[in-house]
Amino acid sequence: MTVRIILASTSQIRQSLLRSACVPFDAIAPQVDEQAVKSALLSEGAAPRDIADALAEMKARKISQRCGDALVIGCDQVLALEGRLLSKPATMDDAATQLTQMRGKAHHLISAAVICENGAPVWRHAGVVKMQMRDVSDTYINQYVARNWTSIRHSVGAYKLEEEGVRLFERITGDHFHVLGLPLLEVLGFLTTRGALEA
Ligand SMILES: Nc1nc2c(ncn2[C@@H]2O[C@H](COP(=O)(O)OP(=O)(O)OP(=O)(O)O)[C@@H](O)[C@H]2O)c(=O)[nH]1
Repeated sequence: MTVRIILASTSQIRQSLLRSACVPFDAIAPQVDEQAVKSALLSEGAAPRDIADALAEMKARKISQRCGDALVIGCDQVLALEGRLLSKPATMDDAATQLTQMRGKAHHLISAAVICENGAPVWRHAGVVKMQMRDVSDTYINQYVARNWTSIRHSVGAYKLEEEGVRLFERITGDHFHVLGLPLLEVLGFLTTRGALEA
C-alpha cells in the first residue's frame, strides 16, 4: 500500500529538492505563526537547535492532524551568528545590514526536519553547517543585494548558496542540503526505511 508523503512547506527549494529526487509528494502550506513561536521560545532561553526543531514539529503536526496516516515532513532553518538568531531580511537594507554583520565571520545554519504520522512525531533530525563568510566589501554587498533581492529575500541568511551567494563564502563545513534548508539524505533514508520509497 503506497504511503502518502506530504511536505508541510511553502519553500520552493524544499519542494524542488524532493521533486529532483523523484519523491512523490504533495506540498501543503503549514500556515504557522513562526515569528510568535520563535519570540516565545527565545524569551524562554531556548537554543537555536531547539527552536528549529520545535518549529519543524509544529508545521508537521498541524498538517498531520488532518491527513490521516500520511507521512508529513515539517522543516525549519535558523541562522545563528555569535549566538544571536537572525531572520529573513524584510527589506534590501536589512539584507545588506545582515550580510555586513556576517562578513569575515562564521555563522551556523541549523536545519531541522520532523516527520509526523496521525498527528504525532515519528522521526526527527537537525543538522548544523558552519558557514565562513569572506570579508566582502560594502560595494559588493550592496551590488549583490541589488542584483539578487527578489531571490534572496526568501532565504534566512539573505543569500542562496546555489546562486551568486556562493561567492560570499570561503569555507563551508557540513552537508550542502542542510544549507539549502532540507536534510535531504536523512529524510530519504527514513522514507526508504519506512517503505514509503523504493530502494
Ligand atoms: N534556495 C536556497 N534557499 C535557502 C538557502 N538558505 C536558506 N534558504 C531558505 O531559507 C528559508 C528558511 O526559512 P524557513 O522558515 O525555514 O522556511 P520557509 O521558507 O518560511 O518555508 P516553510 O517551510 O513554509 O516555513 C527556507 O525556505 C530555506 O530553504 C540557500 O542557500 N538556497
